[in-house]
Amino acid sequence: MSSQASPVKVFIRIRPTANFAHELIECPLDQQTLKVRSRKDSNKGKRNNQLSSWVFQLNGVLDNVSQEDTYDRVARSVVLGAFAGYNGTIMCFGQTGAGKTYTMTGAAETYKHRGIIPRALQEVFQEVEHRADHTFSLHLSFLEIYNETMVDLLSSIKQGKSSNSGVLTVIEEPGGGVSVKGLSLHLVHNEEEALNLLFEGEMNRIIGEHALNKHSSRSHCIFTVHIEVFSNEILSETQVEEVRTQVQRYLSGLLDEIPIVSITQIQEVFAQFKKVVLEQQKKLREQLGPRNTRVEKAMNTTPSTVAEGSVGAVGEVESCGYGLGLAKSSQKHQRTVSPKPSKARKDKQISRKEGAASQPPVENTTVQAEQPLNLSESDMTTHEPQQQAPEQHRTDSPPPKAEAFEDFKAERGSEINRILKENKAVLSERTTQLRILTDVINATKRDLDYITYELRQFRERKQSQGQFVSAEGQPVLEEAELSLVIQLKELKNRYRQAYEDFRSTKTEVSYCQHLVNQCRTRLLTAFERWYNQSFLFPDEVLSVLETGPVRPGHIPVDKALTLQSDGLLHKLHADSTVSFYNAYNRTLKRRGSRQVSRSPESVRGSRSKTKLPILSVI
Ligand SMILES: Nc1ncnc2c1ncn2[C@@H]1O[C@H](COP(=O)(O)OP(=O)(O)OP(=O)(O)O)[C@@H](O)[C@H]1O
Repeated sequence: MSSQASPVKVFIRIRPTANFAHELIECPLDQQTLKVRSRKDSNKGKRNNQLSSWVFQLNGVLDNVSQEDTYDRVARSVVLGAFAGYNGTIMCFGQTGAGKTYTMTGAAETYKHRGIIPRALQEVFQEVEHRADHTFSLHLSFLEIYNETMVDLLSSIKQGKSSNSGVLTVIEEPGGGVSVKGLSLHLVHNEEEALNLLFEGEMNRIIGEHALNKHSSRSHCIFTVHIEVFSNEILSETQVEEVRTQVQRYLSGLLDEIPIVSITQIQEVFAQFKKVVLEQQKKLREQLGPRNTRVEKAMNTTPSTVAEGSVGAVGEVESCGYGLGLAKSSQKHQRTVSPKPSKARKDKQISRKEGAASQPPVENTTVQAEQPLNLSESDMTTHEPQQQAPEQHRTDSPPPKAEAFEDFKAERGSEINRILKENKAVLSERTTQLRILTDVINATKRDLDYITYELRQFRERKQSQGQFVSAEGQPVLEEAELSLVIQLKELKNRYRQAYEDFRSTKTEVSYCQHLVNQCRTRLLTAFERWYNQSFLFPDEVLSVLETGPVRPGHIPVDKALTLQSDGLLHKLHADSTVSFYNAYNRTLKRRGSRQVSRSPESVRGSRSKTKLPILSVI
């Protein structure tokens, strides 16, 4: 924000209508002026001095302007200003139906028509990404004010930090400005999390609208992005705590990835991981006691085995700081599976998988990990396909899943299975390539270390004997030394090239692995769906499924909710339907609890008049 710029900018946005009152409202081409005329009151006679036209000078008149341009012209500078240290507010007001929601939030169903807030959130996270030398901490809050009553629209979200339990009070900050004590602040790590909170808050308003007084009006909303920035060196206690929380959420599956913010943050992430591992090891040791020394041994040997294969292997040319390496096949976990196990054994395998989870590679251990009940594609063993489709012999006792899976792969799932096999083949080929490259890199690194050592020895010897200098006084390289220097240079180039290839091949391997996983999931999902439809779902549900994709209304809601509680709904055909019923169920529950918990005074109105999103920097 330049110092000359006015701290307040005013824009008018005109909502497109079929019959625009051109005779009364005029927007000149400069896009900064608005002329408004009113019809003279004919009852006042000929000498009528009534003012009948006004001209307004504004920062912009947004007539027939897209959402994107509106954001660029109105909001972008405010968002970027926040990163330069300026608090900013984008305030929107107008009469009912004027387009406040459309402008601020946008049409939720179309990405193109999203409003200022989602775009601002996107920009905020893009900026955060660009400023890798800083550590950012972003929190969101969403407040609604109705009839002088404040409501925390995000109070339903757990894990928010709030200075007070439920009671909201406006307080004056010591340094100026006001804030709402008790309003929950929610840490967000990425755009998606932030959008979830926005939509959650919006939904909470909408619930109020339907459940409560339809005739009341005038509610105001304040959506705030609190940005904290720390500059490249020592993490504060709060930041360390934040990283710890992130790591825990990541490990428990609540967070998909930990965004990289700075080197210091990465180091702290590793430190936190190490802490978790050490704690787990300690716990395990305590749990296992002396009778499972083999597990302990395995736990202790694994890191050193990795280190053995990696230290002094792939890594930086000059430094000995880090290394990468592929585990030798002999070091990998081996599963012994006979090509065609007996049916009894297969059943046993399945029941073990479904019931008790896989066993660690140690004997007599009592350690059990929690495992999902899904069958894994690799656990399904080969079996002669049956000619008859399983749904044609729907019986009371469904066939073993492993058998049915083989049938499925040979028939209905043959296409996905084929793609899966293809992807696996590519993956295997790339993995081999990666292994070869790793060997090349490791061999080159060994040569590099050797030549570096030789050169150092040579120079030390030369140092002790005295330096040869040219007539100009420059140090002179001997032939043997020159040869070593050239070799070193070539090896470094070879190493760099191989390392580049290694990195790109590694990316390809990850990508292929992703494809394989995706195909495997698709195959298993399709199989589960088919198996459930063929053998498990009640006829009542099947008759609905036969009419095509399930849509809301096909199955009575209460029936669907019963199915869901039985765990069957997840097996239904259409994912969208599951989402619908889940959302419906959640909304019902939340509405029910709201009706119980909220007093009539806290009832909010149906139509909002003013929305006040704020971007503020602390
Ligand atoms: N610039 C625009 N372009 C296209 N459609 C618009 C525009 N502005 C508003 N609308 C449409 O007009 C209707 C009313 O807009 P909106 O709900 O945003 O009004 P509002 O000011 O938030 O109303 P209220 O105060 O009653 O909540 C919506 O259907 C919206 O999609």
